[in-house]
Amino acid sequence: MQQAIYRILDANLDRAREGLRIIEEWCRFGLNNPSLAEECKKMRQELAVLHTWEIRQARDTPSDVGTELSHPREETRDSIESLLQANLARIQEALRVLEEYGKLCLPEMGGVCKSLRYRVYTLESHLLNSDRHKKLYRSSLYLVTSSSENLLAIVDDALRGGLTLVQYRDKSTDDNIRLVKAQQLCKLCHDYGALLLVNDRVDLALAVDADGVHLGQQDIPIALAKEILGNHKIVGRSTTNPDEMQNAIAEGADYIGVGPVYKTPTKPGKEPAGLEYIEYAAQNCPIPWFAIGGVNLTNINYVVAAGGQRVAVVRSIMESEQPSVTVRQFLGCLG
Ligand SMILES: Cc1ncc(COP(=O)(O)OP(=O)(O)O)c(N)n1
Ligand SMILES: Cc1ncsc1CCOP(=O)(O)O
Ligand SMILES: [Mg+2]
Repeated sequence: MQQAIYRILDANLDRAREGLRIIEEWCRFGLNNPSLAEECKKMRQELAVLHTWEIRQARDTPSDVGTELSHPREETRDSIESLLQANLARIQEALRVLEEYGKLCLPEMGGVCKSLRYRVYTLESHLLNSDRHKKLYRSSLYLVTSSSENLLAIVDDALRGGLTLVQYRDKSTDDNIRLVKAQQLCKLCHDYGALLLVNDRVDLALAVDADGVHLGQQDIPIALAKEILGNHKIVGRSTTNPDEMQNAIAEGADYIGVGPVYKTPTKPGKEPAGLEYIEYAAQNCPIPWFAIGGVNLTNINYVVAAGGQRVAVVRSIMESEQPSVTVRQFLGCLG
C-alpha cells in the first residue's frame, strides 16, 4: 500500500515540477518578468524538498501501465495561452493529488501542497486572467477613500487624472448608505475603466459586483473570499511584516498592502513598519504590493528609493485641492 502511494507521489511531484518549469521559462524569456519567474522557481524548490529519496525509490517505470497514455490534445498547442492553460491545469491537478494522497502518509505534504495550489491560482490570474488582473498589475497608484461629503466628486476628479485603482473604505456609515455609495463608486470607476475594491466587506463587494475586496489581518481567509466572490475577482491583504507577507502570498493574495510606512492619523495607534519593510518587500515580494501609510508627494521619493513601485494613499488625494493634479504628480514620481 505504502509503495503504491509513494509511486503516486513520485509521479505527481515530477508532473508538478515539470509544469512549473514550463511556466517559469515563459515568465523568464517570454514576459521578461523576474518576479513571476522567481515565484515559479521557489515553488519548484519547495516541491523538490518534498521529493525525498524514499519517494524516488518507489519509482518503477517499466511496470507503470500509464506511460503510453496520452491525450490527443497533448500533441497540439495552438497558442501560448493554451500551452500555459494546459500546464497550469496539470500543475493544479498534480498538487491536488499530492494533497489527497500525501495526507495518508505524510501529513505535512497536504498543507504545503494546498498552499502551493493557491499560489498557482494567483500565478494563473497574473498570466491568463481577465483584464482585471492586468489592470491591477499596471496600476501604480491606489486611492483608498475616507468618508467625505464629496466622495464621488473627489474620486471622479482623481479618475480624470489617470487613477486606475480605488478602494471604497468607510468605517462609520450605515450599511444601507455604504451599499449605495459602493454601487455609485463601482459604476463611476467602471465608466473610466478603473477597478473598484471594497475594504473589509466581502458581502458588499459581492452585492455591487465590485472587482474585489481588501482584507486585513483579522478578516476571513483569502480562499474563502475567493470562494464567495469567484476566483476571477481580486483579493488583497494588509501586511505589516515579512511573516504576514509570506502568509498572504501562501494564501493566494493577488496583491498586498505593505506598511504603514510612516505614522499616520488615518490609522491612529498603528506603529509604522518603516522603509526597512519596503526594502524587504522590494527584494522578496513576487506579487504586486503597495506601500501605504503617510505617503505623500514630499516623501514619495524615499519610498521609491527604497524600491517601492506602487503606493496606496488616503489623505494625499482625499484632501487634495485638485485630486486630478495630485494623481498626475504621483504617477509622474512612480514612472
Ligand atoms: C492597500 C491597503 N493596504 C492596507 C490597508 C489596511 O487594511 P486593514 O489593516 O484591514 O485596516 P483598515 O483599512 O480596514 O482600517 C488597506 N485598507 N488598503
Ligand atoms: C488604511 C491604512 N493601512 C495602513 S496605513 C493606512 C492609512 C493610510 O492613510 P494615509 O495615506 O492618509 O496616511
Ligand atoms: Mg480592514
